[in-house]
Amino acid sequence: MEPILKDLHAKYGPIITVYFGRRPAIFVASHELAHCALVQNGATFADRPPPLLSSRVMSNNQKNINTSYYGPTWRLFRRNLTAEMLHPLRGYGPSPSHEYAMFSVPVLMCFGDRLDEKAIKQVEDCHRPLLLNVNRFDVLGICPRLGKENHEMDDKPHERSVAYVDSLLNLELLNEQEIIALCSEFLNAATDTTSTALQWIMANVVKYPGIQQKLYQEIRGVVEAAEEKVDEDHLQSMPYLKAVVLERLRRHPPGHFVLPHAVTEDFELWEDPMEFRPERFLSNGGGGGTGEGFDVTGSREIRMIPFGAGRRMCPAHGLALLHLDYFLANLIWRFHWKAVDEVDLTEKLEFTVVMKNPPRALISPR
Ligand code: HEM
Repeated sequence: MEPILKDLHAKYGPIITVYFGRRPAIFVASHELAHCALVQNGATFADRPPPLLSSRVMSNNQKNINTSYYGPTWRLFRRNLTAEMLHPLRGYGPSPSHEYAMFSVPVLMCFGDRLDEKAIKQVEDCHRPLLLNVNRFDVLGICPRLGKENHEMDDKPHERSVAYVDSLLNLELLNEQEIIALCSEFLNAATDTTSTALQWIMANVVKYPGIQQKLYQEIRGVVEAAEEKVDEDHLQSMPYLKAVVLERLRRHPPGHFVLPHAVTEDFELWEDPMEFRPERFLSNGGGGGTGEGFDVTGSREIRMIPFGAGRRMCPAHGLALLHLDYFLANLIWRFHWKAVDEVDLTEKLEFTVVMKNPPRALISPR
């Protein structure tokens, strides 16, 4: 759809209606209109359309967060997930064995003496390995979808997944199918998005050595030289690191669309849009005006929405950013990264926007 929509956008402007069978899909491609819909009129735009058959099966008949209608089921499931994510992340750093997995992004890192044929094969075979590097010292592969069953792993990183499953059991209104649907959503929503984001970040880091150097300098200014790892607390004093993560989300967002939204009632983005009616910009003037406080500078508007916006905004945006900051900081603190070939930043659309040619990097311990 994307190339077609781009053409239509160039021809007709930022609101495009396309019919899928008898169902209209309205695409909004403007910061102002997205803000007006998702934020200013959030409650009206918070519903989801009836799911397609495949999605109905996957979600166990809409018994998960992203497909459920805007109502009590959605609220219960979403609150539960949000509550689980408030647990601190401490202890999720690189473990001495250098193997670790976050609940959302199973990761395998093998170093030196732990390197064996089996481990290399696992990295190569896994679905789109995030990074694969072989040099004198190390193999480093960060693989989405590499589970405990494939490799011996520390139990600690699994605590969060276990906590989430426990929390679902505690809801006490779920049968096994419902728990499976929620766990599967949790893994699907979290895995590709976060691992792809990290891949793009590291690609830019190896492509632009100046950025890597600046990151390392910043980390050195915050972390004691003898420290093995960067802690979650350190991240608060690293504005450049956070800027690198945000810039990647701006330049190559994991998705070019948010999930489909449905309206709970008919809605016009401007009341009588073709009429010349200055009153709409006065308080209580109707049609979306906000009186003398109307924001024409763009400062209160949406600038980018990699996580969506409003009531259906990704409930894990804080956690996802924390994971990305945390991984980036530790990967830079421990290793120097160097491109093997020219890094190609061409995009390819899969479930998320992935790199058409995943980069290869040489790493060496600092
Ligand atoms: C870089 C990482 C991530 C990105 C870019 C991302 C992005 C998004 C986007 C664009 C949406 C749709 C918002 C909308 O419909 O308007 C969404 C929804 C969602 N995301 Fe994420 N996400 C990320 C990580 C995660 C993680 C780690 C989890 C789980 C722990 C997660 C769970 C969800 C769920 C459950 C929804 C559905 C929310 C609802 O319908 O109320 N996401 N995400």
